[in-house]
Amino acid sequence: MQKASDVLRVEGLAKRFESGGGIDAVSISVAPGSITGFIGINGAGKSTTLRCILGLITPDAGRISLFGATATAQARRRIGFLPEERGLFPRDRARDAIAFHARLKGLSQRSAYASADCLLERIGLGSRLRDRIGDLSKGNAQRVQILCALAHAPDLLLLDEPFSGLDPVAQSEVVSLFAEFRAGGGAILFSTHAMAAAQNLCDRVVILANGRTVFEGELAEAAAASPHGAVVVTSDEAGLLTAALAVGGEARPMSSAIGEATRWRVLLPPSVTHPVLMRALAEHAVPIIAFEPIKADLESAFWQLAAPAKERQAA
Ligand SMILES: Nc1ncnc2c1ncn2[C@@H]1O[C@H](COP(=O)(O)OP(=O)(O)OP(=O)(O)O)[C@@H](O)[C@H]1O
Repeated sequence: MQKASDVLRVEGLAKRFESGGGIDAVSISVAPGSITGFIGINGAGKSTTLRCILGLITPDAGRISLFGATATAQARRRIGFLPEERGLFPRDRARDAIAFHARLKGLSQRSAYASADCLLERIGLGSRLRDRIGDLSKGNAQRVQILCALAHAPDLLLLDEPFSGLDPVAQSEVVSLFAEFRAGGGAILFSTHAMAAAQNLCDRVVILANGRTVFEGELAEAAAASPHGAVVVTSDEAGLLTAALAVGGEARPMSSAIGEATRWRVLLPPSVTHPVLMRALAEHAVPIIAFEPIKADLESAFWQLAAPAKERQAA
């Protein structure tokens, strides 16, 4: 639900490229002191949306409000942005790169360096602040890039895939950094394919499919959209379809075949339990490589809300 106090509000955003790709109807609202996950398969339109919000691309239609008013260049200075294409110069030193980004957003040289040093210390890179970006590991370079977005103490962070390239330790450090930013009243909108990170971090999620918002709401509401059923891996397509139908269910492929086998989502009526499905599979002599009940979490909800197009491709 959109509120007058939202730091970001996007309504009916559309942009079509000559290539035919683009977005058609994106809506997002981000409240102060909240973290929103922006989720969609490759090509769904996440980066295009973020670029429109930042004013890097002019949309064909739609409204973008920042901090309660139509987005202006002035308001966009209050945003910290992590682009999908990481763009730091390998020869730059970590603290210089961060301070440079802070200077671009109007901080004095002294404040910019103070901010850079404090952030590097905070993320455990205090001893590496004079290292060149090219001498850092990929994960540390990525952390420095995230700090560039944070350096001018923005009110809103827009992050395109902040977890890509980070190992689990670095991911967890970045998660705490974001949680700290939120606790200080900052708001974050981040795109990701990392469902577990989104599940741990988000207050709200926006799910995008084929350039359209198909779900926007609290994380718990999204999880409640998870269907009842099981993920089954088998090589016997005909047997699986027959067994699913026999118990009143419906089977959809989740991927193309892995060797001989395919991963299926079997959706069941609420009254049909998992053992009933297992029995039906056994009665039809379906070889089962894996059987896992569908969990009520973000990933299951994502498959339910955003994947029909993908499933059709796989079918
Ligand atoms: N500059 C551009 N010129 C032409 N087509 C573009 C351009 N930018 C994006 N597209 C197309 O628009 C669609 C949405 O792309 P976008 O990069 O926004 O998706 P995404 O959700 O960020 O994907 P990913 O998760 O792979 O980063 C795609 O079909 C893409 O090919």
